[in-house]
Amino acid sequence: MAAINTDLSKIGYTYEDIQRMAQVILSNTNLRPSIGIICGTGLGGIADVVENPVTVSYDTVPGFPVSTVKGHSGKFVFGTLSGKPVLLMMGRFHYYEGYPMWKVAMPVRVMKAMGIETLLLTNAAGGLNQSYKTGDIMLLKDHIDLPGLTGECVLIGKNDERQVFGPRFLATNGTYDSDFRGKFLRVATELGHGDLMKEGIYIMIGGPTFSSTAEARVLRMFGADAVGMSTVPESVVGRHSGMRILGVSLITDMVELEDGSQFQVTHEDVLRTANERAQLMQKMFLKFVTLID
Ligand SMILES: O=P(O)(O)O[C@@H]1C[C@H](O)[C@@H](CO)O1
Ligand SMILES: Nc1nc2[nH]cnc2c(=O)[nH]1
Repeated sequence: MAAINTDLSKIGYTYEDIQRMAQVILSNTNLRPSIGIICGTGLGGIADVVENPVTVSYDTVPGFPVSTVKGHSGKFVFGTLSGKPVLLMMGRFHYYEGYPMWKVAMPVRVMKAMGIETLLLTNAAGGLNQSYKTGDIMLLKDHIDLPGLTGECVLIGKNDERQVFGPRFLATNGTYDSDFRGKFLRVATELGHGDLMKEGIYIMIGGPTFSSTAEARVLRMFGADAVGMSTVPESVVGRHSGMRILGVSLITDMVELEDGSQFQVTHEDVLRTANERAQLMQKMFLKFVTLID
């Protein structure tokens, strides 16, 4: 077997690298899930309700990046949710960690190579739409790829049209599955939490700075309902490789649009809200996965 190139930052990944990483990960389990979940900051609690979990730490996979952000533990969890095989990524990679954009979303390629066809993405986000409240849950109906629009699209670079890669030019309208959104809303309503649910537009910023007030007003003027620092590269790569996608933002804090606010959001605020909503998110995902064909 050819040695894997561990310095992917220099050369990008190849089809063979992706396949090798997938094989290394799959060698830990006989489970072959078609549902993958990427857990956002502080949202890894879903793993607590996975039955018969098998954990694979990222650092056992040659060439795989390491998680550096609090609230992202850096491991895969295989198991079942409500009896359905799933694969969780507890820890995603962010552009602000210093990873090039292609590396941020590379795990989605690996997931596809492992057989994942349905991608459920969660994140912690700041509310820009002033009718939202901290603790609300927004389903992504669309996104704004601010880094992508300014020259840092995740698909920049070599394109290989074999199996886990897709076309050179990709349409990204309709990325978020409307049937999934309808089902998730139904689940939330049945659990008695329909009042928390929103459908809106997520805008990705590079981070790690939270937006200034003037920037936040621009993001809102662009039409975004929530702002965060992830998810879009993963959605685009998921779309590129033909996956069905659900995006769920937990509104961890409200972004002030008026000058003079004394509130300055911190990562601890984000983690606190995520922790407060952990059990509800678990319940929602337990029920939602039963509705996936
Ligand atoms: O991984 P996500 O997008 O959930 O993480 C959010 C955005 C930043 O990484 C961090 C800010 O507290 O939380
Ligand atoms: N205000 C704000 N809150 C967040 N929570 C998670 N990401 C963000 C962000 O980018 N801005």
